Amino acid sequence: MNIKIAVTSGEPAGIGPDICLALADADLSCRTVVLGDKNLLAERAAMLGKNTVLHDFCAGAPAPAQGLEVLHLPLDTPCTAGKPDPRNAEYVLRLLDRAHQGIASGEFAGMVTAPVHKGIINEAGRAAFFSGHTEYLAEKSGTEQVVMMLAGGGLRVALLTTHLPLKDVAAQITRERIVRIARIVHADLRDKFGIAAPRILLAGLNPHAGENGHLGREEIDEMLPALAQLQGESIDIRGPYPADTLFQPFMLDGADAVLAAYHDQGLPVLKYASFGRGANITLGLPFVRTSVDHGTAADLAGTGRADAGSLLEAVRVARAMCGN
Ligand SMILES: NC(=O)C1=CN([C@@H]2O[C@H](COP(=O)(O)OP(=O)(O)OC[C@H]3O[C@@H](n4cnc5c(N)ncnc54)[C@H](O)[C@@H]3O)[C@@H](O)[C@H]2O)C=CC1
Ligand SMILES: NCC(=O)COP(=O)(O)O
Repeated sequence: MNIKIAVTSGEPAGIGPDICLALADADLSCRTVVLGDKNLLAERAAMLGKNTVLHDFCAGAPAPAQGLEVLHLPLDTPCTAGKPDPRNAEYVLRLLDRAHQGIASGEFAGMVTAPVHKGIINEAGRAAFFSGHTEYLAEKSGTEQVVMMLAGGGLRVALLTTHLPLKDVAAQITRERIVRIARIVHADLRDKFGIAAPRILLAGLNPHAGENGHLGREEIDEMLPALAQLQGESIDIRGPYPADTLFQPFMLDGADAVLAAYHDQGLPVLKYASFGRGANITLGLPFVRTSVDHGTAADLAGTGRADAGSLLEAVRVARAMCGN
């Protein structure tokens, strides 16, 4: 119970507050502290017919025997379940900033994030484009390169590129980027997941991994030289494999992670295998951050139909990573 994890409750009009309430009933072998508006959580508990006791978090005090610890940060404007409001975008970011600050000061060992609505945060007119927690926390912590990896259903899928338009993906598949990202995946699988000699499989970008250059040259010009360089560093990475057959048990046997070229090449497979039970992990950060495998699901906020399974899994993974 010594490991203390900050859980940001995310978009207030989405299912973040609902699933955070489920932490009160879960045995996760760590202390979870929910960051969010305490009145919002109380209101959402009432909507769900839960009588969860909410305690104000006090860093120096022992964890309460029951209920949910809340680090209260007030909403900027009242919230209606199911109706995200850009006027609460700064609140959403404050939750992340406070969790990050708590990690920097040693108050928390790591953070788990409930989903945010990227569109709403951008609509609120932040000066810089907000493309996700992954990129926001990288910038906040001054980390040049991070990697998004989702894990679930016995599969780990890391991504070479994350939140960018599909038309811009190919230009990002460079030898340098593949080397940088594969090194991070290798190091974090070894150090944070305790896998002594991780094996990584690289998916091709093009159909049939480029068909010997007839369907695209990224495999030949960028991927093969990157693999040779990485193998020269004793990193066990193989490929590039055609993505359409890579996610088969006979291909995945003995592999620890797949490195997919882009978001919708890797994540649909992962989500098909384990939606609602997987976790999203940011590799390469100087601290532990995990998240859910789903979005804000505003349609379900306050209905009692949101499944908290992925949040609980994200906490379990964060706890294990903090332990490592
Ligand atoms: N970690 C994060 O902050 C993430 C945020 N998002 C954001 O979420 C917003 C909505 O994205 P969508 O593509 O609509 O995906 P979504 O995951 O919110 O919803 C897709 C479908 O799955 C259902 N669903 C999602 N989570 C569920 C749960 N826990 N239990 C039961 N059903 C669930 C929803 O009701 C909906 O029918 C977007 O703005 C996106 O950027 C998306 C993924 C991750
Ligand atoms: N599809 C995963 C996703 O959108 C999560 O992004 P992030 O907010 O964790 O960066």
